[in-house]
Amino acid sequence: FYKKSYAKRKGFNICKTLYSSQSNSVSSTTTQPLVRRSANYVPSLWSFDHIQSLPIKYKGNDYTSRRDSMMEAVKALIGNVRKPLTTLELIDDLQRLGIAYHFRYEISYLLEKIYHNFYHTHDKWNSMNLNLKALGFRLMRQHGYYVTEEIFCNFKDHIENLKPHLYEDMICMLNLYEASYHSFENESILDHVRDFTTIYLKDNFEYIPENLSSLVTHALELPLHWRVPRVEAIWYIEEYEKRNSMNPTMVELAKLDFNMVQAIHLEDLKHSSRWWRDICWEKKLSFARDRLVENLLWAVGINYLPHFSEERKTLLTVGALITTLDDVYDVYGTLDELYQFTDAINKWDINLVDELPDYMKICFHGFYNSMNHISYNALTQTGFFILPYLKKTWADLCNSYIVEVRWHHSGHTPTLEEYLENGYKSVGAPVILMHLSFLTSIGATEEILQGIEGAENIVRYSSLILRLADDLGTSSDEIARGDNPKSIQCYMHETGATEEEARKYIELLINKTWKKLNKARGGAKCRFLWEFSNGATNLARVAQFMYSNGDGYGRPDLIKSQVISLFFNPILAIE
Ligand SMILES: CC(C)=CCC/C(C)=C/COP(=O)(O)OP(=O)(O)O
Ligand SMILES: [Mg+2]
Repeated sequence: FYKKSYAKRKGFNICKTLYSSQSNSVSSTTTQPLVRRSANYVPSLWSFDHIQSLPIKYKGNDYTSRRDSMMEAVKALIGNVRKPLTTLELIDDLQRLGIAYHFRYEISYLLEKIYHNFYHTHDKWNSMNLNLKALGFRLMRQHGYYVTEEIFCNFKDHIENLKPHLYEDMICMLNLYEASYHSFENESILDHVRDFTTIYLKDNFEYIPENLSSLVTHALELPLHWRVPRVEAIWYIEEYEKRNSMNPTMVELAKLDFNMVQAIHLEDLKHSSRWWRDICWEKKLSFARDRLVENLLWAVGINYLPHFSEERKTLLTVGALITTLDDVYDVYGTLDELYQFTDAINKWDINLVDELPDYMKICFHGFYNSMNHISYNALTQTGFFILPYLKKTWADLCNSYIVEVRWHHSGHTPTLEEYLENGYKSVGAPVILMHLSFLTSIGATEEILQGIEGAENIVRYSSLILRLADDLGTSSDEIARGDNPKSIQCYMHETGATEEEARKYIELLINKTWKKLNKARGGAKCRFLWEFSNGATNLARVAQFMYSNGDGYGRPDLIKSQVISLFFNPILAIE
């Protein structure tokens, strides 16, 4: 597999150097100049000095006590709601405002009660209106309760009399639409619900009450289930505030909490940016993407909660390492170097990089030290020796990279299936998720290990969505710089489809994969799997966000305004 003769057999012009000690683009000992590729990635938009100079305001006891008193007021509000629909609407608002985590126990208690009173069996279905069914269905599935799609079996009978100009009727339509995205494969009633509501909302848009139009536009652009919670909170706080029925305390709490949590994210970033400066890759491996701030978006997207700060920093490190390795393999490394590097990773042997160019030694050492550091911290804090798991997942990643390198050098275009079987690994998500599985709040080793086994499908589907979304967003740039074929090209090559048809097909696959992920999440019965699957689902959501308008990761200007509002600008000055 790693035979050096491979490239020669294939007749490719690989590096014939004896590995000069320089990592320059032209080696002094080659018989011919070694021209390395460049992806011409733009430099980071955010310098070290700039990041370190950003002010952190929303920190300290004054803000904490103000937040505590508002939380008490909201708890009282939650305690006073009686009707199931009002209760579910309140829970939905708290979630979208990003503050539900403060009321976890209250919300769990209420959902449990409502589930058993209304959704558990058929008995109450006749007494429930369609809106209550739709909103409850979404929230129940989101929280791991199983509600059958049969609850919507005669949904068409109920919607015949709905009027597009009535607020209540269109909220019902919107809730039905959002519910349909929690479907599993082969749930045909939900497929009908989705098709019907999508067409209905689009066709009747001009008649919809004005105060609903932005909510409907937002939903049609992307369903709530596919949105990154933290990004959604920014949008929803503004939206909710405009509503006549809004609760001022909830608005104020959401804003203050957003700013206080943002301050924690900024501290995470400052810390990681010192790590990034110290590892020196920005200078020593300058061909690779420097995307620390955009990495924060992956990490915050996966879990934005304050208590996850240490873990987020680990994810930031992991994301930066994956990104650099990806560029070593995709862009800069020669075939021989990459085989040796992969061998060193598989054998976890630092001696095996002795002969490699400096850039690879630096890369390997930096990576190796980081893994030992992460493993050491886990060992001292939880008593669990995670290095064997980390070794395995990183070796799997590098082995998947080398498969792509081989395809690239041999000019092989795989079938879509062959490509994706490797591509869901080469996108790096299984590595992120392996690290994440050791970063949940579960302290019991046994529970984690059992959970990891049960999480296989969750990892697979979340990673696949990341791969497919990445390919949809990045393939134009990749083709232009001569990268190997990705999903779109593989499908075109295999079926003779046009690029447009191939893109449609990949979108369809994303849809299907979401349904599989929903099902796999639904089976997440233990605490570990539940917590883990939320992070894994968020990873898929960040991917769709990151690549929605092109390669937001490769071209960070595409997501610059969102980065600023997520991490640098407080929502508004609350004095
Ligand atoms: C989940 C995280 C944090 C991933 C890190 C970002 C990353 C390597 C994206 C893929 O880059 P790419 O578009 O160049 O990927 P590929 O070369 O595999 O297509
Ligand atoms: Mg790449």
